[in-house]
Amino acid sequence: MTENPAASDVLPTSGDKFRAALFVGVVVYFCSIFGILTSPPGVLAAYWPTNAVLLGILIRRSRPPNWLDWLSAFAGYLVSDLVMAHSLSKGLLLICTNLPGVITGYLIFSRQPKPYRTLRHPRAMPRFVLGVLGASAAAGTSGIFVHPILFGGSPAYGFAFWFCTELVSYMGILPVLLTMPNVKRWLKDHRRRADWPSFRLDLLAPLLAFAVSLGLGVHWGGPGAILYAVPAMLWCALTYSLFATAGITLFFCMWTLLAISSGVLQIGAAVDSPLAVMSLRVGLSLTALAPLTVASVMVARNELLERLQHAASHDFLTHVLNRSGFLTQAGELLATPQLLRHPVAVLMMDIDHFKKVNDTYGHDGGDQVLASFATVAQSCLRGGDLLGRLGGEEFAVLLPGCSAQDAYTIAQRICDAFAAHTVALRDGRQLNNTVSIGVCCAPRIENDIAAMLSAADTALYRAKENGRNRVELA
Ligand SMILES: Nc1nc2c(ncn2[C@@H]2O[C@H](COP(=O)(O)OP(=O)(O)OP(=O)(O)O)[C@@H](O)[C@H]2O)c(=O)[nH]1
Repeated sequence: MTENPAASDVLPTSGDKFRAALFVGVVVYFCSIFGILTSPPGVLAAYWPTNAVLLGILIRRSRPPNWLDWLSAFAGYLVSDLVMAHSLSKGLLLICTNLPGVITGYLIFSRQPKPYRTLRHPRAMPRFVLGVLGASAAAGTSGIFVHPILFGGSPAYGFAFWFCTELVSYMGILPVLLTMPNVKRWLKDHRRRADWPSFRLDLLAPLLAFAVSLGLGVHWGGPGAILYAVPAMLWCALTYSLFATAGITLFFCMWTLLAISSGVLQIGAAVDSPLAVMSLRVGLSLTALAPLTVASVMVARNELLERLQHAASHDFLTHVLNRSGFLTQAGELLATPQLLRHPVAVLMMDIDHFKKVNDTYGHDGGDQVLASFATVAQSCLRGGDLLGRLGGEEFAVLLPGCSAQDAYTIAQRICDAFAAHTVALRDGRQLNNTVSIGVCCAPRIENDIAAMLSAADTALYRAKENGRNRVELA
């Protein structure tokens, strides 16, 4: 289940493995302490997060867990039981119900392709539910044997109790862990403040609606109050990321359980029998599925739209913008208020004697020259510059905030770099080419990209006439 080639290429040292196993043990220990501390006296934990957290960590790992990880998890469970004054035999029996669910869940989830595992596929949720049901059923099966020994209940009750407890925690916690962004990668992608998602007040509306509906539920009460937040959660799912939606649904499940058990939320019926508690837990878990499904479908839809938009605006051969992508993005850039009162330059570039390249090296050789030129030109540009292939062997560049002198220097740099660049064809042959460039500069941003391209084209024509492999200013 290795997804990250960079991570998988570097084999973990024994120190790495030890640290990873230690992390597993520490997390299991603290989650178990939380579960025991929040459990009603004499009864098992009302919310047992450990197994779902452990399963989430193991599924997200780039390598399968080894014996050290399992040993560390085992120690984490046992030590927390002993610290909280459970007997050794009780601790061991509880581990016998905790680990089978985690192992079963791991075996199911680790075999699924990444888009399903990370819930970024339109059909990911049914598979997720099946995985969670499998893990919960494994824990329930252990409960058939362990529950009568530990608590004297019937095997059927043991199954139902363990099954429901695991179901509610897997349904709530696992989506958060499976969809959590990689923090290091996120920070790397958003290192500059300008790259951070901009804060918009209207984006808060779904969250506010969620809070208000929870408040109304507390205010009015009654059996329907549990469901007041569902439309707001669906709105959140349509607005926020999958991870944020998973966090909101987890909060909804935990809040509702806690609010009912503490009497803050009066639903008009006593949730005091085991059957009522189990019904509530299963009902909450199933309610949380609706926003998660919407968010999962939205992610898949947005990723598909992004791919389509990229394909529609980029050139398949050179991977730079195509004509319509270049013109659209150039128009948007020129309309940016921050760029007003700044100079702008446009370059028109045409590879010299390209017909001869095709005739001598074939169309495939010509294609490789085009791709090489795009790479060379891109390497000479700054981050905010736009490069596009307008058609055939003709490329254009938009240089925002660039003076005539700088534009000429950049154009000359591209010209020299391409002349010095040797294209190695797939059949082993090598060739050198040149490019002619026309430059048009405007001291202030002019919102007419077509006029600037036309002026640069006239300069390019002159560059061709004056011997090619040169830059001419309009
Ligand atoms: N390999 C390849 N060739 C293309 C592509 N698009 C256009 N061409 C070829 O590019 C050549 C352009 O030739 P011309 O416009 O005559 O110009 P040139 O030979 O470069 O001559 P000058 O521009 O005057 O230096 C034509 O032979 C087109 O068939 C493409 O995507 N791939």
